[in-house]
Amino acid sequence: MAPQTRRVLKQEKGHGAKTAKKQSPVSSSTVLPTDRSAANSWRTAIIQTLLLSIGLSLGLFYAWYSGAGDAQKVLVNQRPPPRYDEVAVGAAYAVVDIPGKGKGAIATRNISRGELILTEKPLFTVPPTIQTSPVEFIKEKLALTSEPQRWAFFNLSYVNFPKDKDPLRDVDHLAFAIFETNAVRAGKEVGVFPRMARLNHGCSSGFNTVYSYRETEGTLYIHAIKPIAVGEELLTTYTDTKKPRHQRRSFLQQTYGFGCTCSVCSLPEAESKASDSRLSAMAANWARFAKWIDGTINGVEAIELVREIWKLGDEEGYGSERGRLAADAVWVAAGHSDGSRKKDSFKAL
Ligand SMILES: C[S@@+](CC[C@H](N)C(=O)[O-])C[C@H]1O[C@@H](n2cnc3c(N)ncnc32)[C@H](O)[C@@H]1O
Repeated sequence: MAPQTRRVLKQEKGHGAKTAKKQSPVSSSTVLPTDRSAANSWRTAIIQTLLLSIGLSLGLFYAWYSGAGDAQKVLVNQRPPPRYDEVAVGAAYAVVDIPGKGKGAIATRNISRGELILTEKPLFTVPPTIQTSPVEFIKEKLALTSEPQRWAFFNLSYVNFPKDKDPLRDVDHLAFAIFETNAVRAGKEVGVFPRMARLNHGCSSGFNTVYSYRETEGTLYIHAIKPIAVGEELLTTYTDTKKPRHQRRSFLQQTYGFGCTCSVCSLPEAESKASDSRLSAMAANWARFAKWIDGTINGVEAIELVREIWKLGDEEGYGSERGRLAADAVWVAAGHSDGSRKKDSFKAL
């Protein structure tokens, strides 16, 4: 900026001096010098105005840049975005750009297994099935949110936007695509949690956080299920990750628009097959374990299945669902302790 201004001034001076020299022989008239000086004062006035405008603009820019938002309002007649912190104050992670993934959450310090990472209320929730148009439904839900909440919502990523529409014009469809990409189960409903929504996906042993929704509080909790080192990405899972690799990948591609390259999906073929068979065995064991409730299997077998699922989980590095598994095992044990089922299950524990 400064060198350019100096060059303009030099050109102007040079041009004026040349003109004066050329015209001096025409001499005698008293008019010419007066005209010239008038032209010169015009030039001076223009230059001064220019300099003043530049100075004023710089001043206004500085005022805006240094936080005095009013200048921005005056200059571009646009309000600054409403404040919505993407990450809670004091959080153990930061939201950053991650190549090939959009944004994601990176640990800013070591996080212990079991540590609470985030609690969050939904912007809104919707029932899993509705009678009216889903696009209209989301529009109505959004209308009930505050301006900062809408700002947070429209800042989220989206995939699968209809090809025949323009996201800048079809805002209602944009909102629906954002909802589809980011909404998660919230008890009996489905909700949008803008902070949680920044977590990317990992399969079986690849994810290190789990979320649970406490319906009575209307709050989502995210816990670490593994120790997470500073600099590591916080990952959750978007699908039933006990499915084989090709099924997981095709679901993720269709629903979330990415080809999964997580640590599990990137395993060499033989290791991937071994992982898939562990995961299938876990799924089959879970399904059989569920039969205890109708008496198809006895307590001993139920507890054996719990042990087997646990062991497979250790081998796979899959630590999710263990709280549920342990709680279910206690139910089985309790069920047999009152004599209504065979007591031998208690010993098996
Ligand atoms: C709920 S958002 C997660 C946060 C998102 N990355 C962002 O920028 O806000 C889901 C989207 O993130 C991207 N994503 C999530 N996990 C990914 C992964 N493992 N690899 C590549 N992209 C991923 C996909 O575009 C997906 O549709």
